[in-house]
Amino acid sequence: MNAILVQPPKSPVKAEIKLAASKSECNRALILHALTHFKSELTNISEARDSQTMQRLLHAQEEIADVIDAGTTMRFLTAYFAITGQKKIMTGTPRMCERPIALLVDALRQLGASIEYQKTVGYPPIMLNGFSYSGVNTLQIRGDVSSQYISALLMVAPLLPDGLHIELVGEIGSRPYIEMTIEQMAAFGVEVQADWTAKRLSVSHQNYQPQPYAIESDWSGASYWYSIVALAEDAEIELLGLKEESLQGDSAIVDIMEHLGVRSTFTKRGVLLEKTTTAPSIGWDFTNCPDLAQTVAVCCAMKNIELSMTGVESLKIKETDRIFALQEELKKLGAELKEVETNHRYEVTRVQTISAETTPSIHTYDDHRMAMAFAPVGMIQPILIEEPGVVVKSYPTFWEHLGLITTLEELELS
Ligand SMILES: O=C(O)C1=C[C@@H](OP(=O)(O)O)[C@@H](O)[C@H](O)C1
Ligand SMILES: C=C(OP(=O)(O)O)C(=O)O
Repeated sequence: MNAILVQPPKSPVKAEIKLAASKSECNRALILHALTHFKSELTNISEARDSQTMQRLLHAQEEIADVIDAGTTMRFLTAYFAITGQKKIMTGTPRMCERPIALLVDALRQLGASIEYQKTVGYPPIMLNGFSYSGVNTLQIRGDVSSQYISALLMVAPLLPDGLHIELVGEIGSRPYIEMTIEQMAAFGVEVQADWTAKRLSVSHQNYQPQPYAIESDWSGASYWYSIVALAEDAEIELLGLKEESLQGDSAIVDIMEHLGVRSTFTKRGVLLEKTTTAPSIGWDFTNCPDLAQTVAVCCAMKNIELSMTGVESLKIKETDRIFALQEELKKLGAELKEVETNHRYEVTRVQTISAETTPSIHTYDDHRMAMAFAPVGMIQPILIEEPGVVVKSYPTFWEHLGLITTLEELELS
């Protein structure tokens, strides 16, 4: 087994990091570009495997579309291929075939898509067999499972002869990602009427207009650098390509990290991170930014800041069950993540100190965010990250960038 040993930096950390582009923004831009018949001009296309896969599959002639482990690629392409009547088999890794897709399939079927499950009802692989418009123009869909189904439906909605009204049922999770979709659709000339109080999104029949579109750097990827600054003894890092007015909800990391000891100053090139004072405890609702939960949990555990987390239910159906993965791996840092209320409130607390000489070996569960959330621990004590290659999903140059500020060693473990 492969692993990377991250060692504490020997001198104060001072660096400029050219972050990877956001795979979320990029995967929407790629679908919208396809819906302008590939006539748009995208810049700063993400190197993330999820986006490279999206790009490849949009042009591939083969019937089998293997998305690997990319949720947005699976959900957005399913809607795109279904509504444009393309015959495809959508599949992915064994984990992808455990991630639910029923809500999206049901919605697309109501609109007139012919879709069959190939193995387990409700999960990939699925076979798309063409589209015959049903005339349905109003759908109801739960908002608390994955916003990706809603983004997927929104992007194809203007192609439908009568447009589409989407009524969201129950709580709405990951709403900033739906807003990102709406903003990006607007950039390509399509308007969505969003009434968040009535939980209703309406799109009339419209045509996308080809546009030049530049993809922003990735705020989820930025979160690991915030954690590095929070944990390092002395650090100042400028993250390039980020904007204060971002489409990405994970820019919430700016506010969260104010409590964990990182001050942000926006510059012409991005954002400068500097150390500041910390709070003794913090409570955060991750409903709008679920991808930040691992970063914040690990950072709090290491800084001995009590963390109360809500809005983390969706973590169980992501690249791995992230609640379970965090519980297992935080133990190796002497910390505990436990559910304290049945209404899904969790707490992270430090229960024992571990010697700075011990080197915990962190299992990454095929989850890029497990690797990147635990790597900053190396600012304080040596830590081994197993199967470090998982970072390619969203941030392929993560280790190269980390190597700019500290010593990394590649190891082959037995
Ligand atoms: O639309 C998107 O780009 C994403 C939405 C979120 O998923 P859910 O809507 O399933 O929470 C997020 O976790 C994922 O990394 C990217
Ligand atoms: C959940 C994630 O991605 P996806 O759902 O697109 O696989 C993620 O990147 O953390």
